[in-house]
Amino acid sequence: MNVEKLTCFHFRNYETMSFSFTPKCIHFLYGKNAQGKTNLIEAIYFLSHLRSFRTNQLDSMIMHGCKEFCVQATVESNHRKEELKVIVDHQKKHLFRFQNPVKKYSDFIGIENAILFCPDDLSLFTSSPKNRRRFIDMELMKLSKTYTVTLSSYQKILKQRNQALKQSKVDECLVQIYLDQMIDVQKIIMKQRNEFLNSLMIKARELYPFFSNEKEYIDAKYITFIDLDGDMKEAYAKVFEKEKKYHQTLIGIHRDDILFELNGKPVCEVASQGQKRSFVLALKLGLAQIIYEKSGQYPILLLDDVFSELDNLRKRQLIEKLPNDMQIFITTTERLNMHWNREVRFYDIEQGRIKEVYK
Ligand SMILES: Nc1ncnc2c1ncn2[C@@H]1O[C@H](COP(=O)(O)OP(=O)(O)OP(=O)(O)O)[C@@H](O)[C@H]1O
Repeated sequence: MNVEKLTCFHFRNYETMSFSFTPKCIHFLYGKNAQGKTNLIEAIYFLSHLRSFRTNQLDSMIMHGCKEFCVQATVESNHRKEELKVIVDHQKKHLFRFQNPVKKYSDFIGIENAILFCPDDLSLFTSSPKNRRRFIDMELMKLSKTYTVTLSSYQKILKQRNQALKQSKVDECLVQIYLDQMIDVQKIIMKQRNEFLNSLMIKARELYPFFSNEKEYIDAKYITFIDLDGDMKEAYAKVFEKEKKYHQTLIGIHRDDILFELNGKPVCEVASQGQKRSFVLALKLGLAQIIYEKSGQYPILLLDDVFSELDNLRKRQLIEKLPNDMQIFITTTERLNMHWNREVRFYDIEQGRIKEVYK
């Protein structure tokens, strides 16, 4: 998959920008601090996920003093062109495919499939379970439309059940009906999350040694309070009094977590920054392999500020590990004077403007 052309209008510090990129090529986006390198990557990411990796506030992406932004791309996917456009105004997203409005997010997310690695990703191990669930959910949503639909129906039922638990006199019968519905949906989601995590870890374990000099074993476990093969109703019966007291559903896939381990110990407790980076890189590239096997094409890879902490040997090792068919964008503040054994292009980014630099 490749972004062939990207257009930004009033997006962050890009007033109007339209630029064509080369398929299957590494694009080095060079610039001093605060010039718009990450903003450009954010625009590509936004078209893929319909959210930013930096903020939950849609408004903060609108250029200061403006009322809306637009991000548009021509994407090549399995030799077919896609025209994608998102306009954001008044906290709302308007989606278009070939200029036709798209109503459902599930019909848009993942058409342009991008994977990001950024320094903040290291917090995957230390941040809240919500972020780890989101990591899995976002990727599954891009891979499977059914997952998106199932997850959103779970969220709808969960909302209704919580609403029922909030009443001064709880209608236990109604709460039970919602629970029965939740259990069925939950089984499907848990199964898909588990399968996805297992296949991701198989790939990540193969890749990890390329980024780490040590012989280490990485693993990930899906943590849930519910036994998928056991009696789910019994698990809920045990916490029902507590649920009435706290007016909310206390167990379920909305509370599950993933425990990442290094040599059998939680990553958050034992891993160095370098080990965490190697782990995340292995996860992200493992993900790219899974996407390739499922769709026959690699996703677009966005590497934000990855190079700053790597020596030249590691930089080379990382680049050599990246599939030749993959279109890649790498932000950097240093001009790289190295020989690469594949097609690379260099761009200068300055105050929201981009220009290609010919060597
Ligand atoms: N909504 C906005 N409107 C206008 N400018 C914005 C907006 N949001 C951010 N900016 C500007 O964008 C610039 C930051 O761009 P970006 O985060 O892409 O930097 P960068 O080139 O990646 O820098 P670094 O190397 O420091 O990470 C800053 O100058 C910031 O003030």
